[in-house]
Amino acid sequence: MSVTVLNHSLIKHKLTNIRKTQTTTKDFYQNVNEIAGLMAYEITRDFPLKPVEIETPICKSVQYELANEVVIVPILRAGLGMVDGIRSMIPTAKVGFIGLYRDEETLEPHEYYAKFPETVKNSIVLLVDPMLATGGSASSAITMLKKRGCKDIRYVGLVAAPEGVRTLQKDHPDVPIYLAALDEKLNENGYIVPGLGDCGDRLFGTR
Ligand SMILES: O=P(O)(O)OC[C@H]1O[C@H](OP(=O)(O)OP(=O)(O)O)[C@H](O)[C@@H]1O
Ligand SMILES: O=c1cc[nH]c(=O)[nH]1
Ligand SMILES: [Mg+2]
Repeated sequence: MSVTVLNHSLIKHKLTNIRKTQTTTKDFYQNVNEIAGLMAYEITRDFPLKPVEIETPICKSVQYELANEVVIVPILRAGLGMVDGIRSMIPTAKVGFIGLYRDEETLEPHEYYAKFPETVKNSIVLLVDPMLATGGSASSAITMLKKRGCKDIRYVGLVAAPEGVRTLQKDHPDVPIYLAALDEKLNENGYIVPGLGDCGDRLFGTR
């Protein structure tokens, strides 16, 4: 399935802000949300619409609204940093949660939480996590969503390594991938290079 790196000057500018080591927790969180909002605007461009009959102050008229419910599913913790920005664009979206952490030694993902709106399986699911490194977390999260019957899943991330993109494409070829940037590689500790460091820690001021 497709990999789309969104080519937008504001996204690039804000991404540079969050890559800088000296960016504060407050500015980091704000920029992540702003990038997520801009990405949502671009990604939803072709979402299906359905005709609805409405009444303007002047006359009856057939107009259009989103045909599908949207459910945003952040992978905890770092995915939480993208939720408000996307909700500012799609305020009717519901929100589910997947808790995963990556073992620092093995880099294997471990599941610790899952909670979804009942409508998730018939919705367009935006799975959000700023970092796609080995791809293990995103791949597990997609498997969890598919087990619950989700059929239309789209992955939205800020920074990816080529290794993570390859893993997702191999494990879930039906899931389109949207990114703000595709970086060079992973380092020996499984961090994206040049990347932005540990996104969860930088968003929430831990460590
Ligand atoms: O592609 P992968 O190799 O699986 O790595 C990416 C994952 O690592 C980070 O989460 P982390 O495990 O640090 O959890 P946190 O968000 O709670 O800090 C990140 O937010 C992704 O979920
Ligand atoms: O570079 C990386 C890789 C995984 N998780 C992060 O937060 N950053
Ligand atoms: Mg982390």
